[in-house]
Amino acid sequence: MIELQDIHKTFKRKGQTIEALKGVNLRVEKGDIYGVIGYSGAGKSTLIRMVNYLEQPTKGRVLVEGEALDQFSPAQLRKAKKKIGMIFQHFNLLESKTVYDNIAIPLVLLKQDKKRIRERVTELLQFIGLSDKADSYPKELSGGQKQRVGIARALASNPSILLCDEATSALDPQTTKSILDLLKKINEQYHITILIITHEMAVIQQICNKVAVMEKGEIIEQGEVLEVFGNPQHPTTESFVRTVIQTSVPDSVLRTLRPNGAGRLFKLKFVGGNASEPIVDSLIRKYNVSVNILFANMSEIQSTTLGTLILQIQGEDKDIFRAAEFLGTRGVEIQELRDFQSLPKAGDAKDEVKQRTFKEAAV
Ligand SMILES: Nc1ncnc2c1ncn2[C@@H]1O[C@H](COP(=O)(O)OP(=O)(O)OP(=O)(O)O)[C@@H](O)[C@H]1O
Repeated sequence: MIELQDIHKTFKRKGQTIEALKGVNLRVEKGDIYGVIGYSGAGKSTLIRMVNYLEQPTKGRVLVEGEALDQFSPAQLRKAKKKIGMIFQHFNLLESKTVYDNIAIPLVLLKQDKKRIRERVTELLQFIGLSDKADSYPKELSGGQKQRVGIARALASNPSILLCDEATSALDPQTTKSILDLLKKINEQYHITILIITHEMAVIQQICNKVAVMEKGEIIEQGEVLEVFGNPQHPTTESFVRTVIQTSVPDSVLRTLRPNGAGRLFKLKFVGGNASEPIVDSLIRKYNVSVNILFANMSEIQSTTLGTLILQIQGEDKDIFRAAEFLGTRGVEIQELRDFQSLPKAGDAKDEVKQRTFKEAAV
């Protein structure tokens, strides 16, 4: 659907060369809501602007629906761009035009007749829930309403792709949620593929099925959202994940712990169905161990539960390891933490853990 192949982009400014993109490869499939996240200056805007050719790559290729944009004549490019709508952080509405006229702009440019324009704009106003604002001007609207108008304008020419450039960054959390819900509806109802750039992991968590993490012009990690959130590989990805999922033990809990050398510490990670199984209960009943839950957190991503649990298991080592082995058979990812000091704390780059073959230890 959208393919970026080895994209490089260099800007020259005041005798300086800025490498905004350094060999980016990205593949967005039809129906994806693909999120690209990164800190300021990572190259996100430059990347998204490549897709509708607002920027051209210094090197590399952009393919949209299998066709390379650099092979197109200007007329073909104009036609290809019709398939791509875009929304912006600051909405980019024309202040001197009404809501109705703003939404109609792409259709007027396509020289559609007035009746067709009226039908389409009326339909879109209904879809975004602003039928009563048709004659209002942008300055009379809230930020969320302005973004709804921006979305309707982007959808006017029936695109198959919607690009979102920090579309919710200027909005409060509640309005952000309603705009993200609207984007999800657009994806599901109109089968529009969505590419979002953002610096907020909550946006990715709420609606994306895939994510790429950018840093200094490169994609440092990418994949299914559930996979990346559940098992981040790069420290930058991990710090983004930690903005929405708490996998660390709060200081208030750490302060109350009384390390006495008894028992062992384990960090458990659950994904999906096994999150609802009463495994701690089974553990106590099946094995001769006692269990102290030090920390628990559940998050929902892509309608799937992702859980983190830190347990102190006490008993004889052989029973503890049998219990740990049992957890492994329940589809729970389990790691032994060396001691209380190595409990993951907020700000740690990576949990310091000791891997163990529980099967061997349990014998
Ligand atoms: N037109 C331009 N001329 C010169 N340098 C540019 C231009 N556009 C972007 N850059 C530089 O390229 C790098 C990447 O910028 P880009 O805007 O793509 O990052 P970003 O991740 O979108 O950041 P932000 O979230 O702050 O917008 C930055 O160093 C930026 O200064």
